[in-house]
Amino acid sequence: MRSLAYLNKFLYKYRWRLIPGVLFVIISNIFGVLPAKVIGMAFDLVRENISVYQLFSGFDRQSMIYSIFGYSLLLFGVLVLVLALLRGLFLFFMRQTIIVMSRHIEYDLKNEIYDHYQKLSLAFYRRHNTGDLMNRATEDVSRVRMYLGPGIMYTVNTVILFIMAIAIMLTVNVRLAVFSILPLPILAVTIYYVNNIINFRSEKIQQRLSALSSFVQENFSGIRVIKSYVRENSVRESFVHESENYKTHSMALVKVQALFYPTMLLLVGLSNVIVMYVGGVEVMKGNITPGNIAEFIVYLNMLTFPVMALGWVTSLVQRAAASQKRINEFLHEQPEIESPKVAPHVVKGRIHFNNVSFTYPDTGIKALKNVTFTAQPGEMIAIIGRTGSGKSTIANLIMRMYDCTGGQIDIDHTQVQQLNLDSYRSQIGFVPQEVFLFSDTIANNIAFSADNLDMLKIEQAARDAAVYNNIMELEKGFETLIGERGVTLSGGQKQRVSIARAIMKHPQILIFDDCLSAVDTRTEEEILRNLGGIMQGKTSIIIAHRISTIKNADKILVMDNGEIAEHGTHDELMERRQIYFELYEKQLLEEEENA
Ligand SMILES: Nc1ncnc2c1ncn2[C@@H]1O[C@H](COP(=O)(O)OP(=O)(O)OP(=O)(O)O)[C@@H](O)[C@H]1O
Repeated sequence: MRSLAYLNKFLYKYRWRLIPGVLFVIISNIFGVLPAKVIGMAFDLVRENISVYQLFSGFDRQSMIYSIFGYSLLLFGVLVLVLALLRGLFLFFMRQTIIVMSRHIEYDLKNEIYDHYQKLSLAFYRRHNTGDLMNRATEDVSRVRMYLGPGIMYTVNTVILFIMAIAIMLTVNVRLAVFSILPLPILAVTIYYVNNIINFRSEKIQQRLSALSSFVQENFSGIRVIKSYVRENSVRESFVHESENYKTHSMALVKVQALFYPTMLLLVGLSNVIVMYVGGVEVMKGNITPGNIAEFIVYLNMLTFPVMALGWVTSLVQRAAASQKRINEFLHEQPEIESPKVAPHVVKGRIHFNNVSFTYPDTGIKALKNVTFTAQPGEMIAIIGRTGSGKSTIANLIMRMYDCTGGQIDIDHTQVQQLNLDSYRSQIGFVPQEVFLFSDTIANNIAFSADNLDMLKIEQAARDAAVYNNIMELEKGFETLIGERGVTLSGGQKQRVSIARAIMKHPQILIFDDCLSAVDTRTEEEILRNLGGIMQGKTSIIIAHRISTIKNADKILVMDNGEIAEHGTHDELMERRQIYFELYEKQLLEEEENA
């Protein structure tokens, strides 16, 4: 429950909606309680008038009494109607203040979570899956809103109505009041427990539904693999199994719900019977009038819904507290990588790794061991090596996605941790190993780092990345929409759009993480030639598997098991006749075999 205290700052922020909201609840309840009194009086009036009417049986006056009686009943009716209308009006105001407040807080909270997510480091995103992140910002926030809106509204409403109705009931007749209120706690407790069962089962259904949607999503994404391995039938069977699971859970919920409502009605009906019986006895004793029974029945039915709401609100608050706890877990998470508050620095491009070691925080994998090298502005440094040898890790450390666990990384003689991070990263063009394109136009994807579209620059970047002609062949050219994973583009085209995106920034440091793997050697040469021009005086780090990609680099680092096993130019490394030479020979052989 303590986790909900986090929301108090929002309640304070929107206090000028909350306070009038509570006032409207009070006023609407006054108009809610008054009709019961009027109905009670009307009831007694009918009873008395019937006796008077019978007294004048056979006299002319009887019809006069009849019309006076009818007229006063009509007045009572109109009064009840007016009170109901006034109540409705204030209920409207109550919702307009409290529920609207909850929507404002929901909006603020979502923005706060999203803002915080953006600040968190890459390691955080490795630890938590996207579904979980999304759930906390959507589903959990919705549950919290239920506490802030209906939760607060119904609680205030119930408390005020109870105080008013019970006070009036006690003044009329204590015995009848006690008997009518007696079944209500049973009703509240039953609803609380049944609600918990319903919530538990609903959550199970939700889980099954997520499993079902993930299953469908994955299978449609991988439809090519399913079809080529002729696994349609087996996938369909798995789908049937998942659906069956979902159905079973849904049935279990329906069963509880089917029992729930009739039980509630039974309990409410029982309360009415008790009031009528005990009330009847009291009338016979002369303690109350029959009008009082009618009045009590109205009170009782008025209290039934708030009592039911009480049980519902209790479990709703519990769920909100659990959700807020999950939200707080993420909101209290501190970003591992934080930028010092220093002025932006214009990067010249010198990168110096001094005895750098790095262990991944969650897996404990030692990805780099005592790595030392220097890249001067204007140089092209190539990194080659077996898979898992630590190449991408070097790129991650240059980008300061992680901080090294040993040694030091300097950029232009300043420790990377002391640079203004936003300014530093904005001067790096990074092309990741796994291409990611947004579901947007090609132009917007290339111009991702810019705030506005400059078509000339976009076209030039596409030309430099050797993808211009491919784009122009498409019907809508740069305006072609591409899906999340660029469905209309080939793997090589996607890689080149991703390269254009990095070039478009005119970066001081360019990092290619194995992003030419799906590009043919001729196109690769063209891109590298273009880069030679663009990156003059700037630093390029090219990670690759093919020697053809890197043989013209100023310096080549050969990585092996997290260490630099060899370094030098292509010619120097060939002369050494060690790992690089072996790799070269092997690739030459493969090329000859493929030719
Ligand atoms: N985010 C991560 N969390 C934990 N361990 C990681 C992470 N990324 C990489 N590793 C591990 O660190 C080691 C080095 O990985 P890295 O990605 O740097 O290799 P690589 O040389 O780029 O490989 P490849 O050529 O296959 O891309 C590997 O053992 C890998 O399993």
